[in-house]
Amino acid sequence: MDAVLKSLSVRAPEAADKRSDAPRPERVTERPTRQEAEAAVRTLLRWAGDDPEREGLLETPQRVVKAYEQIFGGYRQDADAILDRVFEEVEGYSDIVLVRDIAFHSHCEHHMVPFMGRAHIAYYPRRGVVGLSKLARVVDAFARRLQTQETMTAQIADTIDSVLHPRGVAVMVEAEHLCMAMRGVQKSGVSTITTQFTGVFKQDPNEQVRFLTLVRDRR
Ligand SMILES: Nc1nc2c(ncn2[C@@H]2O[C@H](COP(=O)(O)OP(=O)(O)OP(=O)(O)O)[C@@H](O)[C@H]2O)c(=O)[nH]1
Ligand SMILES: [Zn+2]
Repeated sequence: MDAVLKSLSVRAPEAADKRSDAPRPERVTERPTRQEAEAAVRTLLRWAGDDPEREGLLETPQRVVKAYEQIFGGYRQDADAILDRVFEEVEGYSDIVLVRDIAFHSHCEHHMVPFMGRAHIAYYPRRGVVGLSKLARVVDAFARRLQTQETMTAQIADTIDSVLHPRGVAVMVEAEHLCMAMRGVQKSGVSTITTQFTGVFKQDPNEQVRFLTLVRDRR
């Protein structure tokens, strides 16, 4: 455990950043037509050195554009709205709620190459709880956009914090970036860990330790 904590370098409250005060970037530009998007894919196929007119590639532009609708579907989602519904009948439960190992797939905004991994989310409810699946939906709403791991981590924490106003939110994301594995520096198996804390998790390093212990405890 000590080694884990050391490697994660649990931050003192004063060292924690102020991302949650920053405006949330929700930049959606005017979309090209489907035909324009498919033409762009044909251009990239030619750039890769292939022939978009050969039989195996004829329907590829349509497939790619359809796939983009799914893997970049987060731009069409309102992450705040996902957390609309709060269950208040929980007998006053107000201790930690931790949902860990939420698998996600995203794409880095630098190379548009996938990065994938797991997110762990904890919060201390103030007034009721949200459906557990909704936390996983918030992860997907941000993962299905062009991202950096840091931005995605901050956006998840910020959304839960600003919609639910809990006593604190902790988010940890662990991921492997294929842009580091299959191109460029070509290092496989490298994992990047990011964390973002608000409220009691930001103020109290013991709460960060509790969160990290629960994330790592596999008994
Ligand atoms: N901080 C951060 N960096 C990322 C993330 N995803 C990819 N990167 C990095 O983004 C950087 C882009 O660096 P550049 O020098 O502009 O681009 P590049 O020449 O393709 O860099 P190399 O990957 O080193 O070949 C690389 O170092 C990537 O590893 C991320 O989620 N967070
Ligand atoms: Zn990249």
